[in-house]
Amino acid sequence: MENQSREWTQEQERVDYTVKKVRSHINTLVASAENVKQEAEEIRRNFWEDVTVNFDEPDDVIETMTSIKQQMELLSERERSYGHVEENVKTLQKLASSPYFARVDFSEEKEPLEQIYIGIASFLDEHDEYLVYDWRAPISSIYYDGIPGPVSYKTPEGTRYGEMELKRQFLIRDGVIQSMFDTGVTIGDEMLQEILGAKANTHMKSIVATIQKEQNKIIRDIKSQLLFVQGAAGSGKTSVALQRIAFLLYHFRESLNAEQIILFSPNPLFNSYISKVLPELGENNMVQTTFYDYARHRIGKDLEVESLFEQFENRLKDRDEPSDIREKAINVKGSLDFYHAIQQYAEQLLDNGLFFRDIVFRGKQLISKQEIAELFYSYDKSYSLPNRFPLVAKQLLRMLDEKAREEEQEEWVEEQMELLDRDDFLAAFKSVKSGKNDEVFDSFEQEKSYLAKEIVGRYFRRLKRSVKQYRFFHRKAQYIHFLEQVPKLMQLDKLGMSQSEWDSIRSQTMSRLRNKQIQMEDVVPYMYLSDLIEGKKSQTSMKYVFIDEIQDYTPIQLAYLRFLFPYSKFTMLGDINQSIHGTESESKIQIAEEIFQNQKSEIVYLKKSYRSTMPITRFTKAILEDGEEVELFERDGELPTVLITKNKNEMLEKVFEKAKCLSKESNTVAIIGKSLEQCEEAFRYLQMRMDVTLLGMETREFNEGVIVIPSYLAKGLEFDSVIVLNASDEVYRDSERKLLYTICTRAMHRLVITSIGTPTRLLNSVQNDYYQIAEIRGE
Ligand SMILES: Nc1ncnc2c1ncn2[C@@H]1O[C@H](COP(=O)(O)OP(=O)(O)OP(=O)(O)O)[C@@H](O)[C@H]1O
Repeated sequence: MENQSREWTQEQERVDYTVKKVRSHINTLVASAENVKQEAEEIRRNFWEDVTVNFDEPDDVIETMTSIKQQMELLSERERSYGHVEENVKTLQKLASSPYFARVDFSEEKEPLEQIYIGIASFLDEHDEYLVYDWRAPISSIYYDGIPGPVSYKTPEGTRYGEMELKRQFLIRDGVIQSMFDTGVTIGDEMLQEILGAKANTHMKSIVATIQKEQNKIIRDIKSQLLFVQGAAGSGKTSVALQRIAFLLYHFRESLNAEQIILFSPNPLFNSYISKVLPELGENNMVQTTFYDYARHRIGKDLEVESLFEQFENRLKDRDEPSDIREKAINVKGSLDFYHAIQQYAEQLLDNGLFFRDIVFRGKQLISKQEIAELFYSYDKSYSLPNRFPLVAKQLLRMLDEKAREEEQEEWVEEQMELLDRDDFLAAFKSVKSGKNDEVFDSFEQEKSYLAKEIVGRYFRRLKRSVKQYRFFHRKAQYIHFLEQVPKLMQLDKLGMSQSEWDSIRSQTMSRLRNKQIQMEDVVPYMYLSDLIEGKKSQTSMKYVFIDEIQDYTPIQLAYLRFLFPYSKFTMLGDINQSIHGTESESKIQIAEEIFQNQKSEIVYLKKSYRSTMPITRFTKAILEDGEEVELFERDGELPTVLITKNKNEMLEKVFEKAKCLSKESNTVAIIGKSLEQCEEAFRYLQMRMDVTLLGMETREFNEGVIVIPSYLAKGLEFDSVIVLNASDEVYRDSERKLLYTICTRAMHRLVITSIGTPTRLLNSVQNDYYQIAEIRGE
C-alpha cells in the first residue's frame, strides 16, 4: 500500500516536472511567436515602402514585380511560421494538461532500462532527452502490442528486440494523476472500462490511450494496397480509421499531407461527428466527402441525383415500382458484371455509335450531329475516344468562329444593337479610334461591325463554353442506348433477371432521365460510361483512400472508386451485418479482392464490440442470425427494455416519458425511427412537450439532448440512450434484421424498444432473459 502510494507520488513528481518543462517551452514559443507576429505586421505596414515601384520601362516593370514577389514571400513565410508555432502551442497546451497516458520500462539487449512515457505528441527537454514519446513513434508500439516480457518493435532500420518490464497506464487531468494502473495482457480493462463508461459526446473522441492490439495492427499497416476491415458494430472501425490517418501523417510526415488523404463517409452528419479527432491529435483533417456529394458534383446541374437515403425511403414507400423489381435493378446495376458490360460497350464505340447533339443557336442548326459524328470518326482508330474529344472540340470552336462571322450580318444583331448601353458604344468608339487607320471616313461602319462582333461574341461565349465541356456529346442518349444493349453484353438471368423485367427497368430509367432525374443505382454506370468515352480527370494526388461503411457500397461503386484513384492505397471498413438494404448478395471482401487482384491486400477482423454495455451487446448479437462472431466487452448495465403499447398515442406518450427520464442520466438520447416519416410523426408529438430536435438529410451537426433521427442517418453514430420507435412486427420484417441490429447497436448505456402490438419477429431469436418486457394496457 505504502509502496503504491510512494510510486504514485514519484509519478506525480515526474508529471509535475514534465508539465513545468512543457509550460516553460510554451512561454518561449509564445514569446518567439510574438516576435514573428510583430515582424509580419511590420512587413505588412511597410510593404510598399520596401518595394521599388517603377512601371516606366519593361525592365522596370519586371524589377517591380520581382520586388513585390519577394516581399510577399517574406510575409507569407513569416505568417506560415507564426501559424506553425500556434499549432505547436496548441499541442503543447494539451500536453501540459495531460502529458502522457502510458509508461513502459524497456531494455534492449545489454542496454540499461529505459522508461518510455507515451503521449499524444513527442516532447524533448533542452538536452534532447525524450520526456514524452509520440504514440506513433516506433517504440510506442510495444505498449499496444506487447505484454511484460520479451518484446520487439519495427523501426525503419529493422526490428529491435528487448524486454519490457513494466506497462503502466495513467489518466491525467490538469496535470494531476487521476488514476494509474499496471497492466498485463490487454491494455488496461480498468482504464477501458472507465473510458467506455463515460457519457457520450456529440463528437467522436480519439482512442490513443487504449488502442487494442488488433486495432493497432490496422493503424500501423504501411504495406497493404488494400486493407479491408470487417468489424462488428462498435468494434472501433471508424476510430481505427482516424487513428490510422494520424499515424500515416506522422510516419510519412516528410512526404504526406492531409490533403492527400480522402475519407468517404456515409453522410454530412457523420462528417461533422468525426471532425474533431484529428485536430485533437494535433493533425489537420483529411479531405472528407460522401459518395453522394461526389456524384452530385460530377453530374452537375443536368440531372437531379437521388441519394442513398432517398433510395432507401423510396423503397420503403414502394412509391414508384414494385420494390422487388427495384431490388433486382439495384443488384444488376450495382454488379461487377454490369461494370464489365460498360467497358465492353465503350470498346465497341471506336468505329461508330457515339451519340451527338446538334449545335443550335437561336433555333437554327449551326453544326449538325451528323457533321460532328463525321468529324469524330474521321480520326484513326488508334486514337482513343477520350483523345479525340479535345481535337473535335478544337475543330468545332474553329467552325463556330466562322459561324459567328456569318451571324454578325443577321438582322437580330442590328436589333440588339439598339438595346446596348452607353458604355458599349463608348468602348466601340474607343476601339475604332485606337485602330491603326485613324483617318478612315467609314468609322461608323467600323463601330457597327465592332458592336456586331461584340454582340455575337457574347451570345457565342456560352455556346463555346459548352463545346469546351463536350456538351455536343449526348451522354443521356448514350446511356439509354447502352441500357438497350445490356442483354447482349451480360447474362441477366445469372443475376435473376428476365428480359421483360429488364425492359421495364430500362423504360423507367429512360423516363426518369428525360425528367432530368437519376437514381442512385444509375449514378456510377452513368459516370463510368462517360468517363470511358470522354476521359476522366485523374486523381493522382490522393495517396490514401478510406471508405467507411463499405457494406453500403455496391460492387460497381468499389470498382469505380478504384478506377478514380488508381494509384492510391485503400482502407475499407465495414460490417456486413449493418448493410442498409439487408441484401448482401456478394461478399464485399471477395469483390474488393477481385478489384485489387495481384496487389497486396490484408483482411482484418475486429470482433470485440466496445461501444455498448454487455447486456446490450448480448441482446443485439442475438438479433443477428450468425451473431456468434461478435465478442462482448464486459461492462455492466441494465437489461434492454421492450415496451409494448396498444396504439400509436400510447407509444408516443411512453416514448416521451422514457426520453424525459433517460435525459436526466444521459448527454444524448436518440429516438430512432425506421423512416423519416415515422420520425416526423414522433417529432410533432414530442415537440409540444419537450425540447427535442429532428435530424434530417441536410443536418450537419447535432447537439446534446433529445433527438429524433431516421435509421440511416444514425449509422456510425452513438448515443448514451436509444429509444427505438415502433419496432412492431408490421414495421420490421424478416429482411430488416440488419437494420434493426444497426439501430440497436447505437446505444452505449441504455436501450428501449417500443412497439405497437406484437414486437417484431426478429426478436424471437433473442433469449427471454436478455431483456425485460414492459406491457402497457391501454384502452
Ligand atoms: N481501443 C479503444 N479504446 C477506447 N474506446 C474504444 C476503443 N475502440 C473503440 N472504442 C469506442 O467504441 C465506440 C465505437 O467505436 P467506433 O464508432 O469507432 O466503432 P465502429 O466499428 O465504427 O462502429 P459501427 O460500425 O457500429 O458504427 C466508440 O465510442 C469508441 O470510442
